[in-house]
Amino acid sequence: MTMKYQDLVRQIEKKQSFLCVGLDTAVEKMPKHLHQTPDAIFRFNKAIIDATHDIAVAYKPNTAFYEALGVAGWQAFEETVLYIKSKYPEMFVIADAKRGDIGNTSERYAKAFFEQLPCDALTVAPYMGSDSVQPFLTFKDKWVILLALTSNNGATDFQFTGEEKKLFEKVLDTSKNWADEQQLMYVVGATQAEMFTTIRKHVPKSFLLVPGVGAQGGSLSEVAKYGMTKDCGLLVNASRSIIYAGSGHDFAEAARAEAKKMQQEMASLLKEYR
Ligand SMILES: O=c1ccn([C@@H]2O[C@H](COP(=O)(O)O)[C@@H](O)[C@H]2O)c(=O)[nH]1
Repeated sequence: MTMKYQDLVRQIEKKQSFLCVGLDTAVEKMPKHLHQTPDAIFRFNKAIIDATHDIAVAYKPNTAFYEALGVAGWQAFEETVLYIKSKYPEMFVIADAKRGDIGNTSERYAKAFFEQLPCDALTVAPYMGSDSVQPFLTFKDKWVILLALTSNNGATDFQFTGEEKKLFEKVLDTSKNWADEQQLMYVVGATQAEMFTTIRKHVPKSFLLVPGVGAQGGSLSEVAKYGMTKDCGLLVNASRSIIYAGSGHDFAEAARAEAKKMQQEMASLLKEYR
């Protein structure tokens, strides 16, 4: 099942949620009883997915957590993506890999996530310019999520530089010529809540993938207040605060409880700001 803009809007409406659960799975942070199992990462992810699929609209496995484990890690990544798309095809799957290279190489990255695997979206670093992003955009029903204003402190080093326009504003304005809001989204950190009004001046309709609530301390209500559109336009990600909410045999129930808290807040924010 491909996920178009309106499909995403429908899922948000149906579930009253714009929650993206980040699957940043690390063996040492998992409950101890899973450590010795050969497919520990996939088993952990499966339990989290089964416990949250009805209250989240997206999953975002960050490839670094899987690549760090070599072949076995990548296998767990593949199994996770395939499990989500076969059991819960309505879920939006974002591979957070922050790719982007010369066109010839970007084309291969695109094939890895969009042909070999049924990911719906891929995060892409835009700093090598249009020909580095273009190959991802040739996949018709797939999404590109460009880094715009990231959640980390180092975002000030480059993204806030520039005279008339800051670098992140240039990314937003220039990339609008490459594709529209039906295929392009942007990463904007929740820790940058005061910048959402500015962001919306540049991309009034685009979906924003917003990491940085939970463990990084960003405010969900501020993000919604300044960033929400009539179609919601937000996918707010939380990784560690959800998947490591519990450390015992009931870790999946604990993750669900944490996700449910966020979903309930999201339901009231959708009423207030849309
Ligand atoms: O600006 C960015 C871009 C990406 N991320 C990623 O999102 C998650 C956040 O995890 P938490 O545990 O909820 O802090 C993680 O995969 C980051 O690599 C980001 O945080 N900020």
